[in-house]
Amino acid sequence: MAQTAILGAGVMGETLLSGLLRAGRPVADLLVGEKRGERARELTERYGVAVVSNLEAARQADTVAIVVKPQDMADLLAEISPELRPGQLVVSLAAGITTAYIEARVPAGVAVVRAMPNTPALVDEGMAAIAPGSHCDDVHLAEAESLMASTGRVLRVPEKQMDAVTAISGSGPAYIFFVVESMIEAGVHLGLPRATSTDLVVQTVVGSAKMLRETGTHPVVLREQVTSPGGTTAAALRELEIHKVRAAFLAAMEAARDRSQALSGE
Ligand SMILES: NC(=O)C1=CN([C@@H]2O[C@H](COP(=O)(O)OP(=O)(O)OC[C@H]3O[C@@H](n4cnc5c(N)ncnc54)[C@H](O)[C@@H]3O)[C@@H](O)[C@H]2O)C=CC1
Ligand SMILES: O=C(O)[C@@H]1CCC=N1
Repeated sequence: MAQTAILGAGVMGETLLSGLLRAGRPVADLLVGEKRGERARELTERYGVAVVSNLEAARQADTVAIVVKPQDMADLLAEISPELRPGQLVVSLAAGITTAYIEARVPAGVAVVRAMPNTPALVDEGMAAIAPGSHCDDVHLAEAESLMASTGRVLRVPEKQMDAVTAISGSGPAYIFFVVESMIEAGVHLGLPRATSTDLVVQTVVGSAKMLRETGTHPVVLREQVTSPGGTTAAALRELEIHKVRAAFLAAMEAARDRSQALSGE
């Protein structure tokens, strides 16, 4: 099978690496480029993967997945560009970095795909979106799709939607964990032992997510089923409305979208 290089093996790079291995990619078909020596050794010990220089990885691989922070993207592209060649595929998982930004920094004819995964990919429940750049054919897009599909679902979207995707599903797990953390803390305030509160909240979130996916019922309907007239849920939801939680979610996701848009310009 074709070689795939992962450049930048932090949280998301390791998530992609481990997902590809779980999905059955032979470790011999994978290469990692990672700046921090200690981290590189850790990955070789954990997965038996070869860690090589970025240049060597770019030279050997047919597909190069770039998983460094957006702020490190320009330096990395400048480093590997001499080894990139037309027909090769670069998949960027970096927030905010446009395909045009990458295409301007690599040789003409290199295919570029912008991808936005999320961390539930670690448990094969990821949600990723991909968007093609201007020299990307169907074969390249299918390869990027198969890369991301190793850890969950993948949607193809137009690139103009990618900043919104980043705000919703890319950052999304953090919002859910924030809600979970807040509910656990509330349980403790109500007198529950922390372990009991954690069990109650985690299973409630898992069960609610499963209902959403398996019934396909609109969340408003599911919420109404929980909300008895004059009952406990109505009392709680009224407080959430008074505290403008819905408006806060909208403002939060607009801020994430705006931050994503700004990253290509930095
Ligand atoms: N963490 C998340 O939930 C998500 C992250 N992303 C994107 O993934 C990218 C990486 O994010 P994280 O993994 O969270 O960051 P991280 O900081 O955990 O990992 C980045 C890794 O890149 C390495 N690195 C930096 N410059 C390098 C270079 N020139 N050559 C080789 N390695 C280099 C760093 O040593 C580090 O291990 C970012 O662009 C982020 O926007 C996308 C979706 C979700
Ligand atoms: O916070 C970030 O910038 C990255 C992108 C999406 C999730 N984490």
